[in-house]
Amino acid sequence: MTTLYLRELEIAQLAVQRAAQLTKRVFHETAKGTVSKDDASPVTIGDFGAQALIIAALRHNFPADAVVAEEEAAPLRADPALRDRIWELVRSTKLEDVGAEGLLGGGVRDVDAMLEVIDRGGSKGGRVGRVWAIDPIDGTKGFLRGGQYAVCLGLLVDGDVKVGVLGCPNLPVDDAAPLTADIGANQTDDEGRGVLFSAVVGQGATSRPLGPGALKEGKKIAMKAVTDMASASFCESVEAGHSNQSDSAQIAQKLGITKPSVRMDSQAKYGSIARGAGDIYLRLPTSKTYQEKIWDHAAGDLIVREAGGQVTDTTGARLDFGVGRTLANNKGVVAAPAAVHGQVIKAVREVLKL
Ligand SMILES: Nc1ncnc2c1ncn2[C@@H]1O[C@H](COP(=O)(O)O)[C@@H](OP(=O)(O)O)[C@H]1O
Ligand SMILES: [Mg+2]
Ligand SMILES: [Mg+2]
Ligand SMILES: [Mg+2]
Repeated sequence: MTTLYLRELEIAQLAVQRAAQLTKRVFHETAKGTVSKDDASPVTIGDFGAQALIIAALRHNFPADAVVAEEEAAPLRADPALRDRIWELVRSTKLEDVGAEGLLGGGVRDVDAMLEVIDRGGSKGGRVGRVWAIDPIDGTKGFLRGGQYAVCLGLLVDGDVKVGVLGCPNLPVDDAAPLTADIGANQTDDEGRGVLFSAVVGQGATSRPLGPGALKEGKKIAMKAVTDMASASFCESVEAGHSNQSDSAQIAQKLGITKPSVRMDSQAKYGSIARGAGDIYLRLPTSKTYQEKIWDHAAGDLIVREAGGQVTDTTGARLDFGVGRTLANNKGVVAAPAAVHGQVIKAVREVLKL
């Protein structure tokens, strides 16, 4: 029982660790090679490079598995200078531990193979079989702003998340470090920063330092019990366009939450509440049409549930990862310690009139 998904977990952790080494290099560059996508959201050389390295590792180890990843190589095919900058990063990012690098299959052969591997993330997903969900940089806006971001990898089997790994280079290593108001801004990945959250279904959730050395055993993490709403706070997106802030203020009032929300980018929110540094993750729809993406939630969903939390949409339904690249059956996200999740959902439904 304990060996279930052990190999998937090890490869996922190393793949995320290696990809985060690449994103950290880009984080420290002023010119991040930002391109604007069709939906006007940004993508950087870090996103493309990290996606290439992760898919290469998965293809080496699990060639039959499908991959749903956020980015595609089209902008690089149209811009050779951008493509070459990314290739330089991909070519030169390796794990220090030679054995670990070997487990990942040692990177990408050449520039054409890099484009090809980036485009291997185009699976439609769905309810059947093994599907990896990749967000090479979640929180790209935070990454550009100097805030939080996460490298995210989840394994779905028949639509259920079985393995989840989140690399958060700018979060404190210390699980007990309180979430200060400035956690979303002016972050670094200096000494004492960089954490890797992991979970395997039925086996709990862990955290460990992200690198750069070989990965050590993780420590079990658990959510913090909310015994008094007056001392709790919401963890929410920095982006007002990603989560409705006026609805959240009304929900807070209903629940008796008086502390301001902790705002941070990316799935670092899931990791933060899973280890008890934060309390409740709220993501309230800002439009009737937006569909959440599976790569924005797969790893975090499992990590929080394995740490003693419940993760649902705003109606209280579990997130359904089996309907394609988006969470088409769900609206918004509410993640909270199991004991108070029902109470939070009740307030959410009243305010959103669901
Ligand atoms: N209108 C919208 N509502 C909710 N989420 C949105 C959104 N537009 C974009 N996003 C998603 O929000 C993610 C960031 O999450 P957060 O707001 O919690 O930091 C983005 O991931 P990327 O940064 O990987 O593109 C993007 O997929
Ligand atoms: Mg994006
Ligand atoms: Mg994302
Ligand atoms: Mg992304």
